[in-house]
Amino acid sequence: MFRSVARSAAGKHLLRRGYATESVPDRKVAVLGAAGGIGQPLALLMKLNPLVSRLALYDIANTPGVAADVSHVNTRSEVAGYVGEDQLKQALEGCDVVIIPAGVPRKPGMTRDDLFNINAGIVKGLCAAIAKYCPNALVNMISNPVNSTVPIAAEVFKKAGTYDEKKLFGVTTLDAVRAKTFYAGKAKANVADVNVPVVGGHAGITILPLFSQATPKANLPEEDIKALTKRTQDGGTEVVEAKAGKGSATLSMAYAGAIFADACLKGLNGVPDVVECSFVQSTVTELPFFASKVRLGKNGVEEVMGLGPLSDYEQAGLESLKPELKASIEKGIKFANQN
Ligand SMILES: NC(=O)C1=CN([C@@H]2O[C@H](COP(=O)(O)OP(=O)(O)OC[C@H]3O[C@@H](n4cnc5c(N)ncnc54)[C@H](O)[C@@H]3O)[C@@H](O)[C@H]2O)C=CC1
Ligand SMILES: O=C([O-])CC(=O)C(=O)O
Repeated sequence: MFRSVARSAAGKHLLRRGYATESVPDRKVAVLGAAGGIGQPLALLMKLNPLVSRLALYDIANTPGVAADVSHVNTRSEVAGYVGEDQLKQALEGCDVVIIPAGVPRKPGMTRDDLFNINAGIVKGLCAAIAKYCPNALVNMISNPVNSTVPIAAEVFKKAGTYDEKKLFGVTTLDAVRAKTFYAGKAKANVADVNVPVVGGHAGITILPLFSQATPKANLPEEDIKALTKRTQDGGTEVVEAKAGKGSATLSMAYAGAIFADACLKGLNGVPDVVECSFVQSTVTELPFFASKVRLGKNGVEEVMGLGPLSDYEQAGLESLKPELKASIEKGIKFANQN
């Protein structure tokens, strides 16, 4: 294990910036897959987050270098790198939030489901360790296919007797990040003011942006809404093709993952009205997991919010995504119970 401590400087830093250290609780965050394309920038962004006091960077290889590098940043958290399964226990113990970007990314021509065979096993193993070493942590699942890896995690936790539906999240924040960016461009709105809920799941047509609820209102023509919807649904593929075999979204995903983890930490710390879209256990539709707006609180999910009014186009999109999403959820559940 590699550890670097910059504690005293961090305390002063917090005081200088107007944080009473007493009012910022200690929070340990682990990134599993921390040496990867997402893991590295995400580690940096979590190191920049003043709500984090301990950052555990775990991977099957290369974490000492990443941890040494990130640890030199003069912000609050201690950073420690952990390599290989022997050190997973240490990485996880005491965690408040575990972020999982471990697994293989897509290449051009692949769907997210094509990653299932490799990533399902990786996620299953990591979740078994979470159940053992930090059963109360909030889990932010980034590894694809999210529509299946979240149900796999739930089944692993159920088997271990630790499942708490309030603590398991599929990270779909990148869909909302993209929808906001693309909408701001078309609506000529200041992107910082834009909000767009994105519901459903995290693959192709299961990604359903609700532009009828976008703010600020822009009254875009139907053809623009259809083009924005398609671009949001194909956002991941756009990056996969542009990277031409060198992986999928990493930088924008690290940004999105950092936003979602920050929202989880704020919720844990009792900040009111923290709302983000996420793929969670849900009764919003007949499907057992579904992404929608979620209010975050001291125990994780405080409220899974409803869909609100949908346009006819969105209603049709909702109906057509259900069979694919249902099949992906069932595939995950079956895998977790067979293997
Ligand atoms: N939810 C979302 O919106 C998004 C999800 N993703 C997904 O995130 C995952 C990671 O993507 P990248 O970082 O680009 O891939 P990458 O290949 O660059 O990094 C993955 C890392 O996971 C590590 N890893 C593999 N097995 C592991 C294990 N058992 N324990 C810990 N670490 C392990 C690898 O050593 C590697 O460092 C992919 O499945 C990708 O599809 C990517 C973008 C967006
Ligand atoms: O498209 C991919 O494979 C990675 C991903 O989930 C995204 O960028 O939304």
